Amino acid sequence: MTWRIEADHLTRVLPATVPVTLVRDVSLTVGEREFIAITGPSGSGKSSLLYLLGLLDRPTSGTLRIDGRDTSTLDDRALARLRLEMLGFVFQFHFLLPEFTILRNVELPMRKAGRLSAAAMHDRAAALLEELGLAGHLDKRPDQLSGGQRQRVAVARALANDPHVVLADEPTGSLDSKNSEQVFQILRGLVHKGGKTVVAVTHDMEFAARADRRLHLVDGTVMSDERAAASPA
Ligand SMILES: Nc1ncnc2c1ncn2[C@@H]1O[C@H](COP(=O)(O)OP(=O)(O)OP(=O)(O)O)[C@@H](O)[C@H]1O
Repeated sequence: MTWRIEADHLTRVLPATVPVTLVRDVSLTVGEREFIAITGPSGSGKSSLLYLLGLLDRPTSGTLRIDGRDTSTLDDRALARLRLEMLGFVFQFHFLLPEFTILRNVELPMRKAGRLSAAAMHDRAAALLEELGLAGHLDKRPDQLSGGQRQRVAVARALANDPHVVLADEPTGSLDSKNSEQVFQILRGLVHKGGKTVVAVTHDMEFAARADRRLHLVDGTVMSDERAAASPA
């Protein structure tokens, strides 16, 4: 199945006495198998744009289409369903639930989607965690893991419902260079081996330089949108 996310003149203004424009007139298309880094100075609207693309926020004006469907016509419930089925999220701070084992944390999005039996959810969560090198840790709680391990759990959780797109906000922002490299390679593998699309907001220039496409934002606007000449396999 092919899909596309199309942003057409997206603008997001925060209403206030002096309104703040977070995202200004952004038009772009995100397609299959893309590895995109969103860069830009602090406060340039990177996270705000990611939240719009991830259906976590709604634009003030402009349209966001997914598979040709205008998302402004969807109510919150339909948006939540689309998000659950199509998108996975990884944040700088993992937001794992501290009281649950990592296995349970990865099962949670599957429970929400309500498609699989308990046994199938367990097996899928275990398989994802094993693929990410966490086989021996399934019954541990997040605070028993290192920062790099926790971020890999967050990636496993993002993949739980087999999304088309993984949206990541500073996925390596709280990691040392070794763990950053590992998370980068995992995200790149999701695209080049797994056929997914990854859109990552990053301040990490080494990360951005090795993405296949770079969107550079300034003051909420896309200043440049460049693609690498050839994507390494
Ligand atoms: N809830 C809010 N209230 C007021 N201002 C906000 C709010 N959320 C974001 N902003 C402002 O909107 C602008 C864009 O924020 P955003 O977080 O999208 O930028 P960013 O490029 O991701 O920044 P950073 O790299 O520092 O994370 C910033 O100037 C920020 O201060």
